[in-house]
Amino acid sequence: MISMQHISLIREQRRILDDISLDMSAGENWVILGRNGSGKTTLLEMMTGYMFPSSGQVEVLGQRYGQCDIREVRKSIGYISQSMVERLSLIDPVWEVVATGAFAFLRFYQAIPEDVGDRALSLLAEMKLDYLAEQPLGTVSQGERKKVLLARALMGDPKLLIMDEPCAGLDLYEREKMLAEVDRLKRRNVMVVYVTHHIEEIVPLFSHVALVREGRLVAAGRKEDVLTPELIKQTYHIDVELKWDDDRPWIRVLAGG
Ligand SMILES: Nc1ncnc2c1ncn2[C@@H]1O[C@H](COP(=O)(O)OP(=O)(O)OP(=O)(O)O)[C@@H](O)[C@H]1O
Repeated sequence: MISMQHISLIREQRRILDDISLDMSAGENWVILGRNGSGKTTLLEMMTGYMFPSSGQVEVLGQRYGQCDIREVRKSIGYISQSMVERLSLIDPVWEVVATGAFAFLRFYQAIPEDVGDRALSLLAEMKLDYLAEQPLGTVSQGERKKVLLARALMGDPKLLIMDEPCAGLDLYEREKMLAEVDRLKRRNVMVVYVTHHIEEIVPLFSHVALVREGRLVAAGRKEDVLTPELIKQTYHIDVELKWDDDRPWIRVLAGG
């Protein structure tokens, strides 16, 4: 579903991505981990076609970027990121914000078709957010807002859902609620690619992990093979111990690590 071959990106004489090759197949759900500035968001931007590599090839959902209409491919991609939040109108009611996801528009300037509105309401109800439907987006809590964005991304029935730190800024309770929604995505026919700073956010939905350091791939593969203290040390320069609990990894930094 996603194939990146020998991707490099050079900006202002800096090598931001360096010869990354990554294959993500149907049935897999991926987490990308790496320190600040290691290139995670840049990788996501390449998957969504908002950035192009200086060299290498990107193929998403069977379409090779550079040889296809990326706007068409994007109709099958849901993208949740901070920059997306900033582009939404805070005065629009939540149900409308969700509904606009059906057409990949930021706002509607005409009446929203009734069936689209109904679908938005039923997605909100599925996430137990129906009580927010009429509230302006700007008045809902951070945690609610993240779930609203998820509902919005699902409106277009994406084949690929890309999430950039969707739990950033959430308290423990809100984060677990959001993660429960993320884990529930396994009931849908969608591949998830998820960037986070927190290893404990790797809920059972996720099968694969890629570790990135300074624009290079440290490791990529099944989570049990990649989430090892050795590879985490290579990525973060920290000694850790890792425990699995119900198919979810928890990390402990070792003294002096
Ligand atoms: N358009 C650009 N021009 C120049 N440098 C850029 C550009 N886009 C990204 N960078 C640089 O590329 C590096 C990787 O950025 P990126 O946002 O992908 O990292 P990240 O791993 O997502 O970081 P974080 O975890 O802090 O969000 C950073 O050093 C950033 O400053």
